[in-house]
Amino acid sequence: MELEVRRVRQAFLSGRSRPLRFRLQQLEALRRMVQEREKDILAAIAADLCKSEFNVYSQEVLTVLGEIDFMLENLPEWVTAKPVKKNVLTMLDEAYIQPQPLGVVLIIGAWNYPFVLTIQPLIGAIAAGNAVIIKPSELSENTAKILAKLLPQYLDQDLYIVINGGVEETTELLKRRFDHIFYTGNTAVGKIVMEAAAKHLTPVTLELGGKSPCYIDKDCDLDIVCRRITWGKYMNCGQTCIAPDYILCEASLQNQIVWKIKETVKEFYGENIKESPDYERIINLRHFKRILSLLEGQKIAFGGETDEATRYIAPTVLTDVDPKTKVMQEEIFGPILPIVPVKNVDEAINFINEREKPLALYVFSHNHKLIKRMIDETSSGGVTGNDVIMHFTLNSFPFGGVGSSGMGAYHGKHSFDTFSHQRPCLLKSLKREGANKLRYPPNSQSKVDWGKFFLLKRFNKEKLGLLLLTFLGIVAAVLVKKYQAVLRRKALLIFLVVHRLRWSSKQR
Ligand SMILES: NC(=O)c1ccc[n+]([C@@H]2O[C@H](COP(=O)([O-])OP(=O)(O)OC[C@H]3O[C@@H](n4cnc5c(N)ncnc54)[C@H](O)[C@@H]3O)[C@@H](O)[C@H]2O)c1
Ligand SMILES: CCCCCCCCCCCCCCCC=O
Repeated sequence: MELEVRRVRQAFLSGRSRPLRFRLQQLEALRRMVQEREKDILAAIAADLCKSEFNVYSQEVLTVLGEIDFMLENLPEWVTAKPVKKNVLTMLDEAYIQPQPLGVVLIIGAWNYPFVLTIQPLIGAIAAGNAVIIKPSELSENTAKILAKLLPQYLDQDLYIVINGGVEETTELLKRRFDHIFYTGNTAVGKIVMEAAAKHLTPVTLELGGKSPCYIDKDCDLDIVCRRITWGKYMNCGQTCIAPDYILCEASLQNQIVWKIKETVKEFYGENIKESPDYERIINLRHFKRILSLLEGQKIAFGGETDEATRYIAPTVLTDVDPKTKVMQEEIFGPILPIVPVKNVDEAINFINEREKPLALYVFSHNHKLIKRMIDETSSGGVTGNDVIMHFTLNSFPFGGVGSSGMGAYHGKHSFDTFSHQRPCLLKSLKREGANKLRYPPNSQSKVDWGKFFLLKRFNKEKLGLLLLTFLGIVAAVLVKKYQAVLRRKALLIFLVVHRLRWSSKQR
């Protein structure tokens, strides 16, 4: 592992990941990989999550291709240095911000969307000119294998490498020094990653989880609301970081919501959900058992059927859930949807604010003011009003958490910024030394006053008069310089005329 990390570092130090042309080539090669090896990629992800290839394509591949296209289109503009505003002391200098790669980046992927959650950060890291070590999740082992096989066939083999393995390998990897670590996964491991990174003062992006609430106001169209929630909650069998984790609503809405979600489940997955190609399975037995344990002591309004052999858990709704029970203490990350009755929106806001900051927040209402209020008075990684999940799809948005749901963000330009150092560059001339006298010792009250005047734009009358004089002096000097040639010609003419007159008078 030491050797592999060193190889990537050497490749970065060669400088070849930096030119724009190279970055564009690598991104195009990545796009080619996705297009040419689509079948292999779809099959691997489908096998890991018992997912239909249509769903793999629309939930993972589409996003990756969209992100590559977006980068290719915008990268030439993003990599260019941006001039900045100057102050009086730097007025005649060149001042700009140059985005530069950070160096060697470690990307630790998650298993629930094992392709997009690994490749989307990779796209950003390549776009910013870095070298990358990718550590896919060992739980989605087919995807991990296909990434290790395909990436070296399309990308620079020393700059971008895949290291596969489990906790042991990740722990080993985390002992090395990186220039950035990008981790997606649970909050507990997020803390381990951050602790390891702190030893080298390595900056981290932590894409974590949490319990994303969903508030349903009574002023809304419940049919549409429940269809949207059903889609986002049961997609990928509830194993989505931004899935609505639980519903908050007035008690009077509960039964209608249960009924409408039940009807939508039938509409989406048919009478026999187990047979539906659109309904996935839980990733492993550990998670299966963990999710089942959340059902203990709960009132199951519908669903609740399970099958350990295939790790099937039916779409399930729980009603009148006590916030103190286990299902409300940890992120569910499975197809169980608790409804917690609240009196009104004030109670919903308090409920959300008393808990850890979630990765996403959803609010449904016809009342735009209520949605705005919910946004203003709570905090979460992202928000979607009157829908779920969809803010993930907009690459002009930064995607990431806040508080215990994560730090930092990515997608589109935000990925480029995450993996870049914004380097301020000030280029001065070795001339005009006179102007620097102000900052050189010995210091004096007069110099401080001039400093105040120039930098803080604070002045007294005396200084203003002096400045006016200086200004007039400068104007005069500029005019003299500008008309120097004319003045010189005029002087010569006068000299010649006078000379000529004196000569003529002498002759006479
Ligand atoms: N914010 C996001 O974009 C996002 C996306 C997907 C998942 N998540 C969150 O991830 C969680 C689900 O994933 P999970 O908990 O099963 O992740 P996980 O256990 O698969 O962990 C992810 C990665 O961390 C590594 N890892 C695990 N234990 C480790 C240890 N002790 N030391 C070092 N490395 C270790 C694994 O090898 C893996 O690569 C949920 O909380 C979910 O919300 C967040
Ligand atoms: C064919 C229709 C296209 C519909 C696009 C819908 C995209 C949903 C993307 C969901 C991805 C969620 C990733 C969440 C990451 C955290 O786990």
